Amino acid sequence: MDVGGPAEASAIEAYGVGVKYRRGWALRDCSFRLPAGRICGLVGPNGAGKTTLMGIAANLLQPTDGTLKVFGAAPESTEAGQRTAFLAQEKPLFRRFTVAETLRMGRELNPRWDQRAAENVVRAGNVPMEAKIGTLSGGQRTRVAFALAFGKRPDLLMLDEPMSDLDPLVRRELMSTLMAEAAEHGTTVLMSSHMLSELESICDFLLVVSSGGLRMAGDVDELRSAHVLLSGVASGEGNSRPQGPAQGVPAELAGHTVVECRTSGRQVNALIRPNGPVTGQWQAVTPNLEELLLSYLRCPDAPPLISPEAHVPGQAYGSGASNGTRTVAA
Ligand SMILES: Nc1ncnc2c1ncn2[C@@H]1O[C@H](COP(=O)(O)OP(=O)(O)OP(=O)(O)O)[C@@H](O)[C@H]1O
Repeated sequence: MDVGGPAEASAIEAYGVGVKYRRGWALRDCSFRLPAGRICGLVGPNGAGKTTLMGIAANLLQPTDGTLKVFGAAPESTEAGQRTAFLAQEKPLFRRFTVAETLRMGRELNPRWDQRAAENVVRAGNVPMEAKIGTLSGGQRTRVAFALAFGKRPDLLMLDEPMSDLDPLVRRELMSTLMAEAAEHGTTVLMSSHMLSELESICDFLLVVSSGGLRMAGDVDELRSAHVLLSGVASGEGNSRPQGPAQGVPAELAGHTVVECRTSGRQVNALIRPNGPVTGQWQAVTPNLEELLLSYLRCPDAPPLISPEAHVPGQAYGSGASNGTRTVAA
């Protein structure tokens, strides 16, 4: 069931989603919305819960708490299954099948199968159709797995660190195929990646997770422009809070949400979310995506920022205005 027109529809809605493994919680209380048609980067340190989150949407595991919907439907429904493709890190393929047999299997399993799209991906890499999967290189196998995912013609394509074994040229070529396909068909893409600089040119939406919690979510431009990167010399009038984790934050920045503050003597470099005009002699710029992400990854205790576009109804989203500042001495 689709909700509303394409602009308003949600590809994913998560309500208080939590997953507990035997070792503990891998995801905790995640509530967000990914609007349909967006290219979303899913970012977080190793073990943050990215694969777990995609696994729920792909119906590979059930949440312990909360619910998640894919285009308004439960992930286990036939409809959600047909509209979703998931390219996992390990890319399970039958080693004894040929490439052609692998694509034939895709065609038989998927009513929306697009043979031409799948074959184009394989042919662009000169992978022989009659070659057995077990004889292909790791990168060639990744290409076949991509072909299967594209051939399924999904409305939601989830990619879990999909390109780590590809050479830079192939990576670039497959990424541009992905972008062209997504633009032509309005596909929503959710892609986990540690390649922060690459995400800048691809993504228009962002989900950041850390230690199982959602740290940031929303439109990339909106999130970037909610922050200011400051550098300058502190006035030396003392710290806003002499004790605790905010120690070292200059007095001028009191009242703003300080995501990260690096000090070296009186030289200060800080990423803040301004809550009004910033006083003091600062060089101020809007951070690029990589700078923004690096600050949040370095400072997982920074107050979360979930933009209204990423809100789901009935969930509380704090303003995150002034608590949880963190200082890192350079
Ligand atoms: N099947 C499992 N059984 C027990 N614990 C698990 C299982 N799968 C994941 N975990 C744990 O859940 C947490 C989140 O793992 P997950 O694979 O979702 O992280 P990730 O963000 O995808 O990490 P990476 O960037 O390293 O791929 C980790 O602490 C991991 O050890």
